Order: sequence, then C-alpha cells, then structure tokens
Amino acid sequence: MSTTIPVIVRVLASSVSVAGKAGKIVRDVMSKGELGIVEKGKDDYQTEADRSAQRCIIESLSAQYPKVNIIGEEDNPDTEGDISSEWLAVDADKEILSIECPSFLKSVKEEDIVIWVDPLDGTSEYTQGALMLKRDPWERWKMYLTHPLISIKWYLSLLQSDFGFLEHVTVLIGISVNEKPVAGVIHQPYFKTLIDGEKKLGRTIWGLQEVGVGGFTAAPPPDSLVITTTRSHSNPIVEKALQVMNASQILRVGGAGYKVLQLLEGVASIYVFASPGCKKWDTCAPEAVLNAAGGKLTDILGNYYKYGASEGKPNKTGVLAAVNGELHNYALTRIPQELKDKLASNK
Ligand SMILES: Nc1ncnc2c1ncn2[C@@H]1O[C@H](COP(=O)(O)O)[C@@H](OP(=O)(O)O)[C@H]1O
Ligand SMILES: [Mg+2]
Ligand SMILES: [Mg+2]
Ligand SMILES: [Mg+2]
Repeated sequence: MSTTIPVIVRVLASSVSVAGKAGKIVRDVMSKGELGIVEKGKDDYQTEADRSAQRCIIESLSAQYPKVNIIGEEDNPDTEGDISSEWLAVDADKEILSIECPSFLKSVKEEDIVIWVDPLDGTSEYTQGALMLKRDPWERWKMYLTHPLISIKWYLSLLQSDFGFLEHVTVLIGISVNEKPVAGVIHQPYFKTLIDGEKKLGRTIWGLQEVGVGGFTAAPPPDSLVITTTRSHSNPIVEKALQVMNASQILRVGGAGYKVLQLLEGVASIYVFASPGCKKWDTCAPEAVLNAAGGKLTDILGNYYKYGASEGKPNKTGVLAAVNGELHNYALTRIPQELKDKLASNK
C-alpha cells in the first residue's frame, strides 16, 4: 500500500474493510445459534459475537497500525490463542483510499489517533433477534423461557416483526484525533438489499470530516418532529426529556449507531437520551459520521464529549443529536434546566 496516502485515510479504509468482516462474524454466530450470553451488569450483556467481532477488529487494526491506541467495549474478549486467519482483515477499501485527505489531517501520525470500537452495538436487540431465527415455534418458546432479556410483551411484538430487531445491530469504529471524532464507520450486518434480484446482507456507512459521507443515500429530515430514543434502557428522566420535545412521533429502537442512521436517512430528526449508559465507543463513530453529514452530537447539556485515550469511558450526561444545528438547538432549549442539573450531578 502506498505510504503517500495519509495515515488517517488508510486507517479509515482499513476500518471499512474490517467492519464488514466483523459483521460477517456477527451473522455467523447468530446462524450457529449458540450466543454465549454473559451478564456484565444490570441491563448489560455480552455475547460470543461481541467478543469475536472485537478480536477481529482490534487484532486486524493493531497488526497494521501498531502505534494507534485502540479501545474496545469488551473487557475480556477471549484472548487465548491465535485468532483464525479468516478473521484477520488486512485489506483496505479502495474507494476510501482514493479520497483526497483534508489538509488539516494530512500530517496526523499513527500515535495521534485513538480508535473507539463497539464490536456490536444493540446487543439487547441482537439477543432478542435470535428468537426469530428459530423456525420451530416450540423451539422458539423454549428459548424465550430461558432468555434473560425478553418480557412477554416484547416476545409478542417480536413474533409480529419480520426480522426481529436485528436491523438495529451495528458495528462501530470511531476514529479520533486531538480528542475529536474525525472519521467513523457504521456497519449494519443485517441491512437487506436486492441486487439484480439477489438478496445481499450488510452495508457499510462511513464519514470523514470535511469530505462527507458514503455507503447510503442521505435524506432530509421528516416534515414533522420525529424523535428517536432507546428501547431497552429507559427510565423516568429519559421519558421526561421526551415529553417536553412536543414530538409528533417517538421511535424506540436499539443502538446508538442505528439511531444516528435514522437521522442520516430522514427517518427521525433528533436523538434524545437523557441518561448515563452510553460509552465513548457508542458515540465516537456515530458522532463522526453525523458531523461529516452536517449534523451535531453532544451531551444533554450541549457539550461535546472528548475522545482522548485518557478520557473516562461513560457518557455520563446523556446524548443529544440532531440532523442540523437548528434542530439540535431546539431540543437543547426545550430540556428543562432542572433535568440538565440532575444529569450534571452525575459528572
Ligand atoms: N443503562 C444502561 N446500561 C448499560 N448500557 C447502556 C445503558 N444505556 C445505554 N447503554 C448502552 O448504549 C448503547 C445504546 O443503548 P440503547 O440501545 O438503549 O440506546 C448500547 O450499547 P451496546 O449494545 O453496544 O452495549 C447499550 O448497552
Ligand atoms: Mg454492550
Ligand atoms: Mg453500543
Ligand atoms: Mg456493544
């Protein structure tokens, strides 16, 4: 690979490639049917797909860019032994390699880069999606009875959906320089497209500051105010912040990556989550891609998160994102000061 291509462009091109590979791992674990669910904390789970996809991403990127600081969500991905060479991605996306690098990023060195990896965003939705792949109703019912995450209400709604909530699942790779997210990849392993009548699964969306976004068709925000928010981590303060928005519709979906995709594709205009819970790996890639598309992501107080390697991982003061500065400001001014103060006291 030519070394005349700036390192930030090469890192983005490699991230696009490896995200696709991680997405395949996520689908393969699901098809095998053994999810290996581990409880990390309250409402916080990890599966074999989270662990394996993280190994694939981190080992592939660190083999190519040993001086880049890479931080992943999963603490203990099974690090015993060599990973399958099938999982090591050393290629780079050709289209990205041909991008003209913005001048302010041309001299960035490997050691200036911090990458935040969420190998599987929307783990709740992933584990619930597993039920939909059980074709035998009795098998499905048995799986429901032993599933730690599904209430009867969600079981019934799953049975009515086509693909469960698997579309909410994304693989996130956020690239930051000087604490700011400058580039990002959102890969959606279960996105369905028909190419010449053939079904293809998976798509990769990317963004680079001052260059723009690719991998999907951008659309303007909906005419009326549509808000997107969590479906599995709500609480009374999250609900209060939604009530004050005066929205015509509230969409409850999984994953920070998927919610930002809804903003980019004109499905929703604002993402509101007035609670701690998200971490730097949840927001780094979505923030980078949204920025590159002209949007804005901050905490509920309107402050940007910092993505340096020594920053705390939790996004203690929530998430507020919108397709443009005007809508972001609208949401920011509607959130009562008392609620902002409550979140700020978590700092
Ligand atoms: N209260 C909470 N506890 C643990 N994780 C939370 C959380 N609230 C949000 N998150 C994490 O933030 C991401 C987006 O959450 P949500 O889907 O509820 O909007 C998920 O990432 P992961 O699925 O990668 O763990 C989720 O786990
Ligand atoms: Mg998680
Ligand atoms: Mg996540
Ligand atoms: Mg995750």
